[in-house]
Amino acid sequence: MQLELVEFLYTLATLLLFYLGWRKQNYWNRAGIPYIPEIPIIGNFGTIFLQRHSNFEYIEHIYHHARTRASDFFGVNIFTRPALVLRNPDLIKKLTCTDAARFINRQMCADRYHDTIGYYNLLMIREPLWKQLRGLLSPSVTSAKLRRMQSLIEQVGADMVASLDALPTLRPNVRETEFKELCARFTTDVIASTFFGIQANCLKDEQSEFRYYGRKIFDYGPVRGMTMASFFFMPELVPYLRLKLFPRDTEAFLKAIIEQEIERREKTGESRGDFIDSMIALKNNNATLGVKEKIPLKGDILVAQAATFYMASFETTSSVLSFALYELTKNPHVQERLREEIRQIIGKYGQDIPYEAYTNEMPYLGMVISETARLYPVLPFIERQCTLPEGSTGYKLEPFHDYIIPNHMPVMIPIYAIHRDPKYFPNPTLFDPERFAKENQDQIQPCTYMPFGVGPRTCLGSHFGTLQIKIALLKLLSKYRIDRSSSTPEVLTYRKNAFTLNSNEGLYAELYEDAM
Ligand code: HEM
Repeated sequence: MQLELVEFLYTLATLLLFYLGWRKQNYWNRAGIPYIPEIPIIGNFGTIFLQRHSNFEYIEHIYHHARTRASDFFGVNIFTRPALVLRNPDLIKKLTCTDAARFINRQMCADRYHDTIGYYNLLMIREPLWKQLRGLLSPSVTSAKLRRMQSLIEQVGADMVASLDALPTLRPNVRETEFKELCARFTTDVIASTFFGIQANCLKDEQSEFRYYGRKIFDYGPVRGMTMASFFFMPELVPYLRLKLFPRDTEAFLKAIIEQEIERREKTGESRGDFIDSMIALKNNNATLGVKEKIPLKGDILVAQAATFYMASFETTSSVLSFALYELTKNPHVQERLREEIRQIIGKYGQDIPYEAYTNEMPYLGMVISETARLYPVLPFIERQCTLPEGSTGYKLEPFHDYIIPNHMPVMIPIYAIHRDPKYFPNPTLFDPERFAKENQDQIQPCTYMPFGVGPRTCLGSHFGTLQIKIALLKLLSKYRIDRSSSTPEVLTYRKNAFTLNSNEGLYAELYEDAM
């Protein structure tokens, strides 16, 4: 009898869930908006959540779906919650730039009460705290600050080349390396040195703690993969499941490192003008967040800023750098032209290359990086949440459509698919830096190229990331010519369990000593 009751309740609950799921899916039907039909309850993204597809490939699939490809935007369901995917660049501009105030928050969110470090940081924080925090952190990445970091990045670049020099030779003056790991070690050493004043030694020491804990943030096993997916797809469950943005041991490591460095500088009075100094200044100036609440910027909230810069910095930059090296391996004519530009700069300045030469005098280097970031954007999509003032009934999409976006609806911008749409970038899978030549730039429509995001919530570290990539490419290519090895993959497939773009294949190449 008891068993029958359980079975009955189970069936009832399942039917109820399916009914609710069907109603949500029917939402788009009722609203007259093109949508991608999916399994009730699970919605459209279950396949990503369960790691059956790479989220990049899936986003591209729904973007080009027969039901949606002619529309300015379309509906999907994130589990049972309806969300909007924008296709039209003018519409993207309207929401993320013109009316940015209504779409400044992200949908993803950490747990405010159990995950201070995951919540009180620029990636996750919501208005009105976001604007204040962005204002407090922006001075850490001004061009004056980058100028001061340049020599530190160049030192890490020299360490990277030294680590290649130390590899065993396959033939005289020929070595082989794998770029993903090399670049991750480079960018981790850079962030540790420039922001925290710490020698992480990832390039010198295979067992470096910084690399070990950094890898844990982005190395997704099934549990970590689902945890990260939950921040995007099920933010309301995050507090109940007590999920944390950083793995616990990584958080403890970063907390210890950052607190020790702050304490050491406070004791010794040492000042390097870097990020840690800025954090100490915020604390000493009694900086606070919030209008009514006044949350002091100290303790874990300071650690949160440093930890997030670490997280947002190294994997993104290393991803673009390693794909650039991969494309240079496959496109010798592009590599030769780039090496020629570098040869001329070294001929002019020797090893003391001024900051301005990186920003103004190497146009082809910039074009190669821009094209890499188009073809291999770090994120599949960026997202916002519609956040309206109290009493507002919704956000009107006029003149595009008479649909009204309800408050709190997530809005997704599929940058990977837009970057590879032949309508905006003809022959999109071709690696062609000429697209970004000065004379071609006016052919790029606004809001079709968004590797660093778009609008006021765009990436805070774009110039810092780009400078690192420029220095790394210059250092490496001024010593080595790179070429295919027997292990260089011809075609890349993407990891299903990673949120940032990451290939299943190792990016191998042979390095030919050919110093300038
Ligand atoms: C090539 C390297 C990089 C790429 C491709 C990249 C890409 C992105 C993207 C796509 C976003 C989301 C923007 C949006 O939602 O509109 C973002 C946000 C962010 N990035 Fe980067 N990033 C890179 C390097 C860095 C570096 C080096 C740092 C730190 C120093 C950094 C710090 C941040 C922060 C703090 C945010 C959140 C900004 C906010 O919400 O106000 N990024 N990045």
